[in-house]
Amino acid sequence: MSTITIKAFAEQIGIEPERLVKQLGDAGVAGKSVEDSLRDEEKRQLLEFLRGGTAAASAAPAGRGKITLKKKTNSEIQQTTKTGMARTVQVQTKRRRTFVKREVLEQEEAERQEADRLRQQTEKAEAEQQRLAAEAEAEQARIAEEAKREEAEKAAEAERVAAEQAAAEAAQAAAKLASEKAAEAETEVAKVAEVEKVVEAKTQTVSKAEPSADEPKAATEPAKPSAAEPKKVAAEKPAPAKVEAPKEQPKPRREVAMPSIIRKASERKRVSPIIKQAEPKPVVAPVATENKAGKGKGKRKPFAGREELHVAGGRRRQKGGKRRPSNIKSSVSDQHAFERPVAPVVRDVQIGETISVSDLAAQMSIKAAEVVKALFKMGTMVTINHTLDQDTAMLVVEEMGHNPVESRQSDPEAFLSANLAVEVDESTYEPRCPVVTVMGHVDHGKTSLLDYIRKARVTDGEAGGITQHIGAYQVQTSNGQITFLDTPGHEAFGAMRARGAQATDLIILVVAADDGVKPQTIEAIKHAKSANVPIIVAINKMDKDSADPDRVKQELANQDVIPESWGGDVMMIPVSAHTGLGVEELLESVAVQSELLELKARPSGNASGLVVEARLDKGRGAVCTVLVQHGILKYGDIVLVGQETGRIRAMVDDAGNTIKEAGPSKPVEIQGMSGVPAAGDEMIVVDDERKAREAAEFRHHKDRESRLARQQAAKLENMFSQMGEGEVKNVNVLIKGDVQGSIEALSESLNKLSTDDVKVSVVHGMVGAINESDVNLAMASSAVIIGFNVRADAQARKLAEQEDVQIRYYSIIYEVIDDVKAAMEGLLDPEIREDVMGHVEVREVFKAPKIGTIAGCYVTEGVVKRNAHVRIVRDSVVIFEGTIDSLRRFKDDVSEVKMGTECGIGVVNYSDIKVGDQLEIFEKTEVKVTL
Ligand SMILES: Nc1nc2c(ncn2[C@@H]2O[C@H](COP(=O)(O)OP(=O)(O)OP(=O)(O)O)[C@@H](O)[C@H]2O)c(=O)[nH]1
Repeated sequence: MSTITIKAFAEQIGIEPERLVKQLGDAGVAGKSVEDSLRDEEKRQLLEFLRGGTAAASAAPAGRGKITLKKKTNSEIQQTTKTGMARTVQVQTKRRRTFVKREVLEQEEAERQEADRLRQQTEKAEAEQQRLAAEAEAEQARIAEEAKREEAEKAAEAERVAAEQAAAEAAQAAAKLASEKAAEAETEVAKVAEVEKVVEAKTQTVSKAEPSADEPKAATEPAKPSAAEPKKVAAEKPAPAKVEAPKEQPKPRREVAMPSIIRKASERKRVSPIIKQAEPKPVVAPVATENKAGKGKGKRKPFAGREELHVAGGRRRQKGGKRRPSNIKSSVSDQHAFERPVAPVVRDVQIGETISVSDLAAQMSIKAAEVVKALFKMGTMVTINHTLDQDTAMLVVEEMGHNPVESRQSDPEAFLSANLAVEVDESTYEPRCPVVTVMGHVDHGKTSLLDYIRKARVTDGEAGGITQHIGAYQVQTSNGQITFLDTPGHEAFGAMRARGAQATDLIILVVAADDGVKPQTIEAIKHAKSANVPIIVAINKMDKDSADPDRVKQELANQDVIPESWGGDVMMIPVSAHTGLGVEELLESVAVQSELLELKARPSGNASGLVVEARLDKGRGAVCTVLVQHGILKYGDIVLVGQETGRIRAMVDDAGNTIKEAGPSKPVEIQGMSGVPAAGDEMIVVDDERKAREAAEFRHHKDRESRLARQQAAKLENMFSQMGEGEVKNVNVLIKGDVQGSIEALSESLNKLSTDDVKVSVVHGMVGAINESDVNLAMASSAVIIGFNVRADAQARKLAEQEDVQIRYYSIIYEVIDDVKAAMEGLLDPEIREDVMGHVEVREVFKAPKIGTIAGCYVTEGVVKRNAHVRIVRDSVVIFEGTIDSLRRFKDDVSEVKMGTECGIGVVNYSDIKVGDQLEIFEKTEVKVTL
């Protein structure tokens, strides 16, 4: 029986406990307090009381919690019938209203919400369950998949093992066959021996039937086990054991067992002699005979026919060139067959600054024709051998779905440095002989001195004393060998230096004792100093009475070349090229000086060197004299010389002997170049002809670019404008003028322009036309050439144009000063630029009464235009400047005359034209200089 306190019950049913006590009292359960307990019957009593209580208020606490009110209303409706009689209708309206207790509603709402919450929770739980189930399913599938894959791998492994076993079996079969054959052969031999013995026995009429029958048995017996053994092993042992089996074979048979399906032909060749050796000598012949009989051909190897079957792949490989072993199919096993790729293969294609179409195709593993086609579609027509620039190559690679990788790897220069990497280790270098250049003023005796040395040293041992002129030669002295560069000293030296090459270790400066220091002597000193090459002075013509060596020394000292005897560092040796006086001492000095220089070179490996001179020979093509500087130059080497390549087809030394090799400091003349390189160009031997060609092309390209860059840098206006950016602090000027006085005045004025920030230095100043040597010097020292009332000769003009050395012509000193000053201050604008368009030679002069003087001319260069500006140059000096008045060809007035044709030229206000005058035709344009 359950009891509950009134208070608790009141709480349960949601009314005040006091009210409940009162109600209980009303129901007959009296004397109860709030804390008293309530029994079940008391509860029932209360319930009954409440039910039987007020009819209207049926709101028992445990009931439905609602009250329904019913209401009846009676009313009458007055109506008129059809017949017109009045009628009254009684109407009763019943209304019922239900009031529901608020707590009940709230409870219901709470229940509903609870139910909703529960439902949502249930739904969530279900979803989670489903997700977990799905995951579990996926995991299961993955595991299953993995298991499947593993199974497949196992199967593949098993197949592989099976294949190997098959191969081993095949090999064993071969071994067995070989041994069978060997056995057969031996049997055969035995039979032959038997027959022979029988015959012998018969002829000797001695009854030896017994031993002759036994002997073959003995001979065949050792062979039998070798034939039977592998057979037995193959039959009895399970597959893996068979792989081991060949080890148990005797040596020759193991050699046979080894060839797998990919055995090389060379290996096969190796096998046969071993077998031949292993077998008793007489066996060979019968086997060969048997083979001949059995196969009808191939009398060579006992099992050559069978072996072919196994090495089919190897054969194909030989034929097809570089086929990878994985592509080789064998008749024994097909398990290693080619598998078609399932997705497109995207390759990384390394592209250097240039790449050939064929290389590009090779890297993408496609045919070159495909690349050509793709390029064609992109609007570029190329051939397989074409070299593409990096940008184009990148585009085409992308177009073809591969991944272009910009790389320096295929940069030909990078390749070349890799090619030369061997020479880095200088500790392996060995001493080499010095390379000497002889320089000096005209007629001071350079040739005579060299001739004396050469005759005395070289031609002595040669029949007739004929030496080949190759621009350089070696002489043997008591102090070792010396290599002389026998080129027109200044030009060659200048040209080499202008290219950054340094062939010479020493300069012998020849100064005539009777003539002293002259312009070219000074030029040579400047060259030597700027190249930092030591000088040895040979004071020549000492046999002459007028010889004055002290004067020479004094003059040299004025040029900052101080003799040792005066406390300086320059050796000065008095010599005579005629008498040979002092020549020995001179050579000794060379030896001493070169010892101080510690000249060393790499004694082996690919050669590198310099071009001393080069020319185009009608019969022999490009011929060049190179000075080997490192390594050994060999006949047949592939060389890269400047922008030319080739294979050495002929090599001769200075004595005209054909040689096969040349080491360091040796001058040789080589043939085989694709073109004529320039003096001073570097020569290197490369291993790969194609790479050499690529590098040559690359250099050509680079050269063009750097020329363009130089064009900008070497101009006076740019030089000064760069100065503003703090790049140029030195402005070098080379002056050539008509008289010494103006050169001195100009040099002095220009030197005075130097400030703390900018130094103007005159690198060279001399009287005379601007020549090639000046251009080279200007190139080497990044100088601007100023021609003061003088002009450049044709070669110099050509070289200056080629190398973009700026030549500016002036005739008034203060204009030069003004230009340089203005440029220094950054005010060099606008500039009137003169573009020379042609050169004309005056060959005849006519005087026409009405027209004036007409020069009959020949256009040697460029064109002549009517109304163009003209300068009249006589003996390299400008004598007049004006404009062209008339231009005629035969009797017609023309507007233009081209190179190689004759014409008549009249100059405005000038009639003193003479035969031999040069006319420089030019245009003036105003150029705004941007700084
Ligand atoms: N007396 C004398 N005459 C010499 C000597 N050396 C050279 N000569 C003469 O000087 C002249 C010029 O000599 P070269 O050897 O041609 O002078 P170079 O410097 O080679 O001249 P270029 O090739 O024109 O630059 C010749 O007539 C020689 O005979 C010498 O030691 N003594």
